[in-house]
Amino acid sequence: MRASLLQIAVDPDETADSRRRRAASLVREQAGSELVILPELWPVGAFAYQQFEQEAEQPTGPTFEAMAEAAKDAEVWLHAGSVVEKADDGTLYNTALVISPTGELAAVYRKIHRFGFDKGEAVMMGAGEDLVTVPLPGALTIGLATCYDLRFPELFRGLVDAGAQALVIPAGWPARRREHWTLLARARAVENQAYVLACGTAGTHAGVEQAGHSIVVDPWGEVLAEAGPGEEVVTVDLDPAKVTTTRDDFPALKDRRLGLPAPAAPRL
Ligand SMILES: O=C(O)CCC(=O)C(=O)O
Repeated sequence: MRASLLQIAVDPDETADSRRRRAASLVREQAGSELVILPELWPVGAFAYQQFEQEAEQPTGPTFEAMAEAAKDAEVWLHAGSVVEKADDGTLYNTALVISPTGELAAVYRKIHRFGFDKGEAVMMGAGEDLVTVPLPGALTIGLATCYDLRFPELFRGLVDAGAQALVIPAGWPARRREHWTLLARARAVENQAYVLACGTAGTHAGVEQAGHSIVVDPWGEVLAEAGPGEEVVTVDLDPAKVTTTRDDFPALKDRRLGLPAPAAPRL
């Protein structure tokens, strides 16, 4: 199964429309891959909070329309990264879109862990509540997470329990915490015995330099490919059988001890 990660640059001197056109032609160039992945909030920029309201769209808005045509032309499954979604009640969400090779909206995932502590996304957006997996016919079942979610291992365990074999993580990860990005991507792969495909952005927007360094890790924790800091396409071949063989040969997931009692109160 061939997968391509499109580490697109997000800079303030390009409009969202122009970036959508550029992303669409990059997607079309990936004909022959089965899965193509874009990063988090690439139309607007993950840190361009001032533009969130103005660039908010429906899940079937301009980003979906452009990406659905491109996915259809290239005949690929497209994880189109995420967009600022405006729900019917006006709430904004950081929402990832998965599009089928026939151009249908196959799944949406609203980011569960919002980044920013007491500002930005954390105060401007609603939190998703639902774990989402998508079985790609004849290939792997992907589990969806976005950027800051990478820091929360329990989310990934939930995805694995729901059948995920590959964890797809679009991001707009800042350069100053790049070491965390690489370390956590490998940790999530090793502990879940799953492929990790983590696609970040390049460029600098809202003063935040992006890490790039999109990474693909196999279920044993080996790094199969890693981008540099600039705009780049990373293409890898994944072996769906490797998830099963890794889990069978080293069955650590079967040794989980769930439901242990809470620690007893300390005696004073
Ligand atoms: O956790 C981090 O260091 C970065 C998270 C982030 O930038 C995001 O979720 O948008």
